[in-house]
Amino acid sequence: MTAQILDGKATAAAIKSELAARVAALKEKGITPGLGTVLVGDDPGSQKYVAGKHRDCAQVGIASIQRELPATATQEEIEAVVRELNEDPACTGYLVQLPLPKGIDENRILELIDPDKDADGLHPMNLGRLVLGEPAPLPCTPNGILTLLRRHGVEIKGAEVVVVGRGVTIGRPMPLLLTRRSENATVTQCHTGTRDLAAHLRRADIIVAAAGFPHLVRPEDVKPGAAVLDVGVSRNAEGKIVGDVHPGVAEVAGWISPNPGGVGPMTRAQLLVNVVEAAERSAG
Ligand SMILES: Nc1nc(=O)c2c([nH]1)NC[C@@H]1CN(c3ccc(C(=O)N[C@@H](CCC(=O)O)C(=O)O)cc3)C=[N+]21
Repeated sequence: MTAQILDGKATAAAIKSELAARVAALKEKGITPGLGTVLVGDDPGSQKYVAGKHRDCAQVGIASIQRELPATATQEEIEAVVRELNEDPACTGYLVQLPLPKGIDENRILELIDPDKDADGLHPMNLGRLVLGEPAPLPCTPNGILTLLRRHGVEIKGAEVVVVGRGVTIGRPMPLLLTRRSENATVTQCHTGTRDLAAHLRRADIIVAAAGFPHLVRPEDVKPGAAVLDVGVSRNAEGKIVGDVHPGVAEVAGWISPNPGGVGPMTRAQLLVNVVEAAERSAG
């Protein structure tokens, strides 16, 4: 068997063209959505990701607001930029690119973001709203994964889903989305304390591999026909992306998300969705 591709690049392109129409409608009402990014330091990976987000914005007609600080920026200096974006009416949503330099209290910065402008959907208020079942911007990667599955017709309702990882951006919120009544999946969350990962993986209809451990999910541990989402981003000695899923899984799985070209572009598309929805809410 050779798995069908969960094509994140093409799906993200379709979402962006839908968003372009919504942005045009907002502009007719005199509202231009604007995405802000706060980039601290000069990590080439972070610079590349942020540049990609602004390229996406240009494609759909969202304005870009870019704030850059040196790696030596203090807690107070970063907080001042966050306060400024909270006040800036041109900025309808923004994010602070993670990770922040050592010595910076990341959580304190994230909590300072106006929850109504939280493009990542990771503000404690919005994670709380998600738990309570109230409308909120959704975490981009988990929501991107759901959208990718839905648009390829992969059944989520009733599925046994194994999420590997418990990081704040993906592993922790992913089960919150999957267990909503609208999704109705059954979720097992695995992590470094899991005794027998393979035993859990073998039962899964859907695997979300977000551990950041190269080739953690191996072909012999995947149920034939399962959908496998490769979220991990590690880099080998040549700087090439190495995912959490072993390439041999493509011979066993029914669906697989390539990496790159799978979950990454979907994350960026959902970020734009959050910005447009925030602007639509402010339009009333
Ligand atoms: N506040 C915050 N929000 C984030 O959403 C956030 C962050 N900080 N810090 C870093 C991670 C990483 N991340 C990616 C998004 C898209 C791709 C992406 O589009 N990747 C391309 C390939 C890019 C390449 O070749 O390097 C792909 O998968 O096809 C990758 C990684 C968002 N993050």
